[in-house]
Amino acid sequence: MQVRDVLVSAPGKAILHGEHAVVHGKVALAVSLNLRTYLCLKATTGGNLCVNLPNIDTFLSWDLSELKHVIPPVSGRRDELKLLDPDLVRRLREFVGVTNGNLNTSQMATLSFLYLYLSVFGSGELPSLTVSVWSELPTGAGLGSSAAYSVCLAAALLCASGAISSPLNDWDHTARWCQEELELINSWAFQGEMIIHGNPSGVDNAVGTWGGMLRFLAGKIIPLSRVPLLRILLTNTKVPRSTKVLVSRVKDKINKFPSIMAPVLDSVDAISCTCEKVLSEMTSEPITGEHYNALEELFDINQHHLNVMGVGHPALDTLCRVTLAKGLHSKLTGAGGGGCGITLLRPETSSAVVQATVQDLKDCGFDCWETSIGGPGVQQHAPVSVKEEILEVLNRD
Ligand SMILES: Nc1ncnc2c1ncn2[C@@H]1O[C@H](COP(=O)(O)OP(=O)(O)OP(=O)(O)O)[C@@H](O)[C@H]1O
Ligand SMILES: C[C@@](O)(CCO)CC(=O)[O-]
Ligand SMILES: [Mg+2]
Repeated sequence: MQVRDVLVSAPGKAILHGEHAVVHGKVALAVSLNLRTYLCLKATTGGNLCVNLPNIDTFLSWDLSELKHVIPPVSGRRDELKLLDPDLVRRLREFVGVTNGNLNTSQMATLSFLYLYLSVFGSGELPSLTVSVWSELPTGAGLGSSAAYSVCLAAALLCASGAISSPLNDWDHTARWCQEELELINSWAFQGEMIIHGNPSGVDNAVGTWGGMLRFLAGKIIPLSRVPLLRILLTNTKVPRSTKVLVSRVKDKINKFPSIMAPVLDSVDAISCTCEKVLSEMTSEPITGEHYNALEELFDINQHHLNVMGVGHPALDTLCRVTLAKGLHSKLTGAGGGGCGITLLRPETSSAVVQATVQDLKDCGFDCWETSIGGPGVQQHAPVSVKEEILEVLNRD
């Protein structure tokens, strides 16, 4: 079976408020970053499936005749994408050599890739192809790298199979899919996230798919079109952590102390709603210092709640302390337990203050950069629209 070559990208994300609480049915506010994951899918003729994941040092190849035996006998095209096919997951775990325990970085990425590949192509002839992925995002640091990866996989595999169109024409350098196709990409990306996260809310893959700022509640996605331009400083504490482990840690705490944790989750929900209200006011009336004071206080309160949930880390405490010494307010973003934090910069925050803060954070051993937010969701690219150094990595054998 011959498939079309595809080049796609999807953005990472920062969660302003609602991480973890969103897994338990509360509101989250999330925004895309201008840091992206790129995926290049190429049809080949060798009868192999190859995957190159240089960010995580994973380069694998399988014979298609071997892979065919992994497909469950009663596997067909599945329309219900809220649950994984347990039989396919079990067979794949055996195939990649994990029978129990938590998957490592490489196994998670491999399993989600093979799961999506076999789900998309399993009911027909398996195509010979090579998939290469390169990301500007740090892996496993709270910026939605798993979701950007899953969204790229879903878009590229569905597009290569012909299940969705190829929106790129001869005169555009980038193109986006229509709403219905984006919904399909998002639901397949959610399957990839389920393999990596265990029990994802779906907020990260929604941002990777649609981009911009979103309000997310129990699978319902509302794009926020009128939002002020926020200046955000991103800090990576470089403390490794796993979203899957942290999500299950919070769940255990909720099960152990339901009456204590329920009000905390309700309060985070109220923080997200209050933040949304403040952001909306900032677009409909003149922005004042009071708006920023409120946004900063919401960061502080939420950071305390996240510590109560057990997803803080001494490195994140250091981030909050060092930035507060410069009058700036921070919180963790994503799953916590290390990884990244966000610091709100006020319009009047001078570049001298930003530079001094960045230096102090670097002195703590952290990576730190001012970033713009609101990057577009998943896109198809013509090669000319992708930076040469990225293309070079994607095309390396
Ligand atoms: N560029 C990439 N190439 C291959 N696999 C990746 C890539 N980026 C992420 N992954 C997969 O996603 C996993 C990290 O997912 P995880 O959910 O723990 O972190 P995150 O998505 O960066 O943070 P968060 O979920 O808190 O936003 C990695 O272990 C790997 O399996
Ligand atoms: C921790 C979490 O809320 C956000 C991870 O970016 C998990 C999820 O929503 O799936
Ligand atoms: Mg993730």
